[in-house]
Amino acid sequence: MNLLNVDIASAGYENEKPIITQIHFDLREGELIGLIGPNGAGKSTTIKAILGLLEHKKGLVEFKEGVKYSYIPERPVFYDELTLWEHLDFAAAVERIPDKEYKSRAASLLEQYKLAEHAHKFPGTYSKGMQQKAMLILAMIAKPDVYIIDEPFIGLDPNAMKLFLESIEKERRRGAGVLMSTHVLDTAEKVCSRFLIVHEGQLKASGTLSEIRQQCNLPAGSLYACFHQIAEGSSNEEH
Ligand SMILES: Nc1ncnc2c1ncn2[C@@H]1O[C@H](COP(=O)(O)OP(=O)(O)OP(=O)(O)O)[C@@H](O)[C@H]1O
Repeated sequence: MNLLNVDIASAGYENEKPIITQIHFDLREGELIGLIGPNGAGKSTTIKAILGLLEHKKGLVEFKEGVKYSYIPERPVFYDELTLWEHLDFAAAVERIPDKEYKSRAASLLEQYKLAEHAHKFPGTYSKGMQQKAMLILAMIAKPDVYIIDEPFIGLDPNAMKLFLESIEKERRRGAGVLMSTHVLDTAEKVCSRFLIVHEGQLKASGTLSEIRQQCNLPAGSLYACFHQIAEGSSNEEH
């Protein structure tokens, strides 16, 4: 079975007022799926529906049995009274990761992401990029089978972005599947294996770049051109 099957007929925040309708896709091992769409298209709502955070949902979201997933929200969330190390301790306890294994993994991630010397501070006092990096480390510590990431690039400096992409690549080689919403289309075009383009709460195109191009009738179009055509009803080949 796939890591995740999504078959959402409709979902939203209020009864009988669906924000997204007919969102169907699956996530397989080692895949990175880019969830693309203009502001307000329904990307975060799709993610919330997958995570079971919406009361008003019709349809089915099915994770493969025993699959562990990590969610990285758009805006970092931390406990006010815990340092980053304490957050990591907490995550390790919840995930029942053996002490020695988790400590060496945490130390190596903190070193890579240049947060080692800040690990005993409260993440609430970090810069935006540092907070984003802390969220990534917390997600990775559990070695999940699936990552669900809502716009990871905000606030990351170029080195952190490269590091993040390398980490995701490594996780994919291990077999993890990733669903990532983003507005950074040139990066998404390079790194994602498949795309979901959502507009006005509906899935307007999905598949590999060449499948998306076919669906948009833009045989040589960039991801941006396809996105633009769907969002604005026209293509812009200059991008
Ligand atoms: N908590 C909420 N209650 C009611 N409506 C909401 C809520 N959150 C989002 N919406 C509405 O759902 C629609 C889709 O929003 P969503 O956050 O899913 O868009 P998005 O594609 O993630 O946008 P962005 O790129 O701006 O993050 C919008 O019209 C928004 O106003």
